[in-house]
Amino acid sequence: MELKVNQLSKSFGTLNVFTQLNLSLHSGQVYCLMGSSGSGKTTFFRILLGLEEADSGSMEGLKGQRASAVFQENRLCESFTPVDNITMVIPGRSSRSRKQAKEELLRLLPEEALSRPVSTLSGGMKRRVAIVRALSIPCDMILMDEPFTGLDENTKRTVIQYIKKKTRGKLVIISTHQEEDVALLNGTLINL
Ligand SMILES: Nc1ncnc2c1ncn2[C@@H]1O[C@H](COP(=O)(O)OP(=O)(O)OP(=O)(O)O)[C@@H](O)[C@H]1O
Repeated sequence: MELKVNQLSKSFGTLNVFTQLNLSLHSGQVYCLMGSSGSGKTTFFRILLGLEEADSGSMEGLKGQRASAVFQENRLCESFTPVDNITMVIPGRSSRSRKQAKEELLRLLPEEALSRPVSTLSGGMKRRVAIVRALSIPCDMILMDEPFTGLDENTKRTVIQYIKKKTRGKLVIISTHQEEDVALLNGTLINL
């Protein structure tokens, strides 16, 4: 897919979050969205997902394309296990879905963590469940809002390898405050 953002502007009252933003984004690329706190990264994601409306400008290329997201908050079902959280988003929900959910989770989490309620997991473990969930949903575009929050350096590198493997050929936009993530993701920097 090709996503074109044309002259996009968004304000909240007197606060101009971004003005006349222009971007041309392509499948198969990872884009790293950087900008100071409050520069509008989450707002941009929300507009792409249709959760917020821009004041002016347009976007081309979204029609018929499926999106998946890691939000800034994990938005997991806390009383369910990681396996249940993933199984419920795998289309078809057959007995194979459960096995598949477990296999995916095991790439990023220890086995003992998979069958207890998400509410009992550490912050970094919950983050990894949210990432696995977003990557388990069939989609064309993946948006990740600061996905590496709460992850130590080694875990982050493992997660980045997993993201790269699972998003091949898709349009990926990841917001981050760490400049090193751009190189680790072989990403293209977008400064907001
Ligand atoms: N619904 C809203 N009403 C009023 N102001 C809002 C609303 N949503 C966001 N803002 C403001 O818009 C600005 C951009 O917020 P946003 O969350 O998009 O920034 P961000 O770049 O994602 O920040 P961070 O790096 O801290 O996550 C902020 O000043 C925020 O307070």
